[in-house]
Order: sequence, then C-alpha cells, then structure tokens
Amino acid sequence: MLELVSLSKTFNRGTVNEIRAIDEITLYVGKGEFITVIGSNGAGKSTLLNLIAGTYTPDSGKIVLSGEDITGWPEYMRARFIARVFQNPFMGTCGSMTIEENLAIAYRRGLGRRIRRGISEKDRKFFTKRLSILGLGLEHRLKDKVDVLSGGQRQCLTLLMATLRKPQLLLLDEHTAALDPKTAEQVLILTDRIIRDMNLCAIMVTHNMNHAIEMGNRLIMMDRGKVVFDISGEEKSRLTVKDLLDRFSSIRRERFSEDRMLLVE
Ligand SMILES: Nc1ncnc2c1ncn2[C@@H]1O[C@H](COP(=O)(O)OP(=O)(O)OP(=O)(O)O)[C@@H](O)[C@H]1O
Repeated sequence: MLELVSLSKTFNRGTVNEIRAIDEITLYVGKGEFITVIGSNGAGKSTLLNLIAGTYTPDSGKIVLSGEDITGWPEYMRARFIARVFQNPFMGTCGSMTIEENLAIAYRRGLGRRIRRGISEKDRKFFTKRLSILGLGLEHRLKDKVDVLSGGQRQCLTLLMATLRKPQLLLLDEHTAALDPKTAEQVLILTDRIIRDMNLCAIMVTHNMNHAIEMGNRLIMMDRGKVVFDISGEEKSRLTVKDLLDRFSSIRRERFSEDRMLLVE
C-alpha cells in the first residue's frame, strides 16, 4: 500500500542548527495495516507524516502509494488519497459553516467542478447515516454551526470527514492529545471502529504508550530520525508498557555510551 524507500530529510542544512530529522527510513506498509508510532520528542514522528502527506519534500528517497511514485506530488494532489487528522480539533473543520456544509466539502473533495452543486436530500440522508455512527446525536444537528461543538465532538466530526470517502491512507497526528482523557478515549474507540469497519490503512502518532500498544496491529518506535523498533501481530499483542520503557532506556544508554566515546576520542 505504502512504500518509503531510503527517505531522508535534513533541516537547516549547512548551519549550526542542522538537524537530520529523518535518516534513511525504509518502511513497507501493507493493506489494512494500522501502525502506531511512538518516540521521544524530536524523534521525527511528525516530520515522517509531513513527508508522506507532502507538506515537506524529502531530500532523498522515494514514496510510493498503491504502486504509484508520489514523491514529487504536491500536498493537494496527495490529499485525494491521503487523509489526515491533526492534534488541534479546529484544523480539520470550518467553524463558521454548518455540520452539513463541512461534510459536503469533505464529500466532494477531489471531485471535478462539474459535480459541485447544493446539498441534496440524498446527501443529507447519507450524512445523517454516517453521523449516527458517532453516537453523539450530531445527526439531528445538521444545520448547527461547527463553532458550537465541543473539542471532542469537533474531532469526531473531523475524523468522519477524513474518512467520508475511503482514503488509501489515514494519518493521525496525535489526534487525541488536545482532548481531556475521557473524551480522548471516546475518540480513540471511534477511531478504532472506523479503521476496522472500513479496513483502512492508518498511521497514528501518539505519546501515550498504552494507546500505542492497545491500538493497531503494528507498532514502530522512532529515535533520531530512524525506526529503531518494529513489531506486529502476535508479538505486538503481547507487548507491555514495561517492554517499551526498557526499549527507551536501552536507546538512552546507547546514546550515553556513544557520547562517552566521543568524549574519550
Ligand atoms: N520546519 C522545521 N524546521 C526546522 N526544524 C524542524 C522543522 N520541523 C521539525 N524540525 C526538527 O526536526 C526534528 C524532528 O521533529 P519532529 O517534529 O518530526 O519530531 P516529533 O517526533 O514529532 O517530536 P514531538 O513528539 O515533540 O512532536 C526536531 O529536532 C525538530 O526540531
């Protein structure tokens, strides 16, 4: 489904602030894989999603989606196939527009101008049906402005909009981090349900080790722009928070010994 081949990205090249954010990452993501991505601050998680979505261009390497080399494609072209939900619930929706207007925009994304028209009764029925799966009663509030929704309701709507037309890939960039714990849990349950029901290929960045373990069928850990741990299937289902913490500590120890070597040399 998605192939990343020797992908690299360096910021501020040639300056004292040079940072190799993504360092020769090669990753194959199969159909129906739901990957959780974990790693310390600055490990390169968001940069990886930005490269996949086309927000950033890689310095080298290749990105292939469903057999097509999309490395040179601009972000707007990739958006037809790659949906993304950000941490900020305000980013995926337009507050001054109604729920049904927001859904209509999402529904028509990627369609030609010819097909743009008002919202028909058939559209409304479809939106009502999809909104009802959220279990938030939003299906009875189609004409409400999105501004009046809570952060959690808004993030659920964003998730629904991102998947209204089945994307080839769904990117979730810490999409529950700005919500209170209870709402975050609800949004995660919904995320899991949508991904399973639609058999979506998804990549979810999180700082929460429990979420990284509980969600998805594959987990990768990043450190300094590299994938340092990649586990899936049965092995992943047996993974514990302690295992992840042990991994983090061993990475830190390695780094410490490297630093010492540098000092000695
Ligand atoms: N636009 C940019 N310009 C310069 N440096 C950047 C830019 N974006 C990211 N970086 C740097 O690249 C490195 C990786 O950043 P990134 O945001 O991908 O990490 P992350 O794993 O998502 O971290 P966090 O968990 O803190 O969000 C960091 O050192 C960051 O400061």
